[in-house]
Amino acid sequence: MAPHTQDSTVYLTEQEAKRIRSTAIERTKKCSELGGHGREPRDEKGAISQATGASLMADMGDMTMTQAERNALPALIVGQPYTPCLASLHELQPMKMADLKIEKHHRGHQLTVKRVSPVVTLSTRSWTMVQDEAGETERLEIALHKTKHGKDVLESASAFAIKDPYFTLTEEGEPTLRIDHPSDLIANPTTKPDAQTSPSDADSAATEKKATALKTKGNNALTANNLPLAHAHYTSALALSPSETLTQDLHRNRAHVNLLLSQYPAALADALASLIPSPSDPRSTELNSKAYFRAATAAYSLADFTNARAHFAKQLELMPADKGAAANLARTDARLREAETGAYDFARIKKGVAAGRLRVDAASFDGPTEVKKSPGMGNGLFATRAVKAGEVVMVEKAVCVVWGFEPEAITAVTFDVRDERIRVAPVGLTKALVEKLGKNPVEIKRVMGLYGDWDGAEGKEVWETEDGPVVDVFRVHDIVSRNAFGVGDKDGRGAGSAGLWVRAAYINHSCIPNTKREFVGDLMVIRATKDIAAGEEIVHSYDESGDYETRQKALMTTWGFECGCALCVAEKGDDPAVREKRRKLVEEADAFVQTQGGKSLAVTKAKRLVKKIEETYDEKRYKGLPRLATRGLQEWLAQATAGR
Ligand SMILES: C[S@@+](CC[C@H](N)C(=O)[O-])C[C@H]1O[C@@H](n2cnc3c(N)ncnc32)[C@H](O)[C@@H]1O
Repeated sequence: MAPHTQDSTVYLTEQEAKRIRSTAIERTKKCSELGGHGREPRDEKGAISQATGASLMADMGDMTMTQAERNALPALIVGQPYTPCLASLHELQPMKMADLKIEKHHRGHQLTVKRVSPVVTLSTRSWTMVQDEAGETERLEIALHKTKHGKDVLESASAFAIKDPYFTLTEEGEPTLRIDHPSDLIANPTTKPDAQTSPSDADSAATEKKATALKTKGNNALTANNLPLAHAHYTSALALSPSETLTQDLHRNRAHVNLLLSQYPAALADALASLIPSPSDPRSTELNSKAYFRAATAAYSLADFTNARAHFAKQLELMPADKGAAANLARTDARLREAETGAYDFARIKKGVAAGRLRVDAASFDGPTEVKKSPGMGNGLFATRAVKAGEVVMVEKAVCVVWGFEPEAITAVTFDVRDERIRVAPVGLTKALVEKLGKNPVEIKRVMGLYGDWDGAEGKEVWETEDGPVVDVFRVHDIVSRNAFGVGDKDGRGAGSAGLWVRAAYINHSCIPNTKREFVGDLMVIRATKDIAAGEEIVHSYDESGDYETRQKALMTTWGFECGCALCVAEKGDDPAVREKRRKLVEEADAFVQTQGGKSLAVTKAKRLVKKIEETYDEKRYKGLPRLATRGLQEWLAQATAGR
């Protein structure tokens, strides 16, 4: 991830880095030594009291922590990817805990367990003790993706089915069942009712009564704001296949709950399934207008403004006096205009951002761009027509963004076992994105199309099973690492804010860019900084450091490539002594910029410094290339002399 400012720079002590590295290496070694060994049975009482004690300690932990401990970043070991289970639960063979083998993915199997201890909630994982039907007890851990709808998944239920159980070791070397992919754990698994039986009249009446009772329970749960429970009741009622009217009511209610849970495709499908087909039905006007409103809101949230418009228009047709529907239609038209023409009311958007509405109400504009192969760089974004300097090339709303001030903004130190590098990663963004994709499977394919080091299940593109969406968290982690951007902490966003913009992620880096990225809330605006010819690749700078070594190091560590642009070639050819002299002058220049106001004496000194830095560049080799090291001073000079 490219930091927007220096705010995500984290300095690890040599000792901390060593500890993280050796923990990871030790664990990998132990896993391979014990790999394939059978599981040692646990003492039930001891296991439960271990979890109870740890849970108490974790709860008290925050109170007893020192400031340094509180500020310390959590450490995560990454880089041992495996695919999530791609089968539905009913296709998997039941297994017992007694048959678990260490460091093994028990593919094709499922393990049914119940929770028998409190849950230990830590910043990047949570764990508990579970028991299978034979009464065997084992530790169950969820790494990072431990919450759903704001609740700890392990705490949200007492019974679970684990798909393709993975039995491994914790970082401390303790055996554990481990869940990395949220879709590998099913809370409160249910057996589906047999759809083949044709009910008698008496059965139908009983079914209707049962479904009505479940609907009431769902409504009560909704009133109590227990959305997952309301959803579960409506779903159970629908599974009974009650009368047409009741089915429509249940879909309409569940559409509302799905909207509140941000499950937009499901909300859209439910809203449309709730429509009463006959206009002569006296309830149809009011209820269908409600259904169209829900369908339109879901489509709008999915940025499907064409469908949103159609549904708001239907709502207005049924209720012509509804001012809200008219306003929503106008709002949707504004989004369609933005997407079509790129004409944004930035003053309105900036006003909203200043008032704290950082996730802005705006559409994305692809502009005159197309994704194409870029030799040596994978894919890239190209101009489909000539673009003038200063023109907006494209605008994109983030598929997911986490602001630094939000509790979700977890930054962690990761140790990647593939290249043994330590990085600082926006794991909060990965977590939020996995949760968002889990609710909106239509987005999964678009995000998974991005470049990452791990491309998952050998080309098998399974995004959904009968149990719900499947999101490969390792792919998301790698995609975030190579495609997310830091946003900086302006507008009260908080340090460590980061997001993912899917189309803009196709833009490659150049140290001599032709565009610049700006952020307005969660909108990324790509503006041309020079004229761009039709067919030319659009490039921006992932790292703007003027110093060659600093820039190359950042590009290699974060993005995994060595830049071969003309400027880097020229800088690489510099005598190291000249580079060092330039670096020292830049330090002097930075200190100068920090301490000076716009005084005229300072302007003379700044100009002298610019000249000195320019002298470190070889005229011939740098012909036509920018002198990045002078940039800070040039910007200062431009401000200091503005209006003179
Ligand atoms: C944000 S993605 C850019 C789009 C990417 N090329 C793709 O195929 O989707 C960043 C990745 O693109 C590649 N990349 C970007 N700029 C590059 C450059 N100047 N030279 C070599 N590789 C580059 C690197 O693999 C980097 O990790």
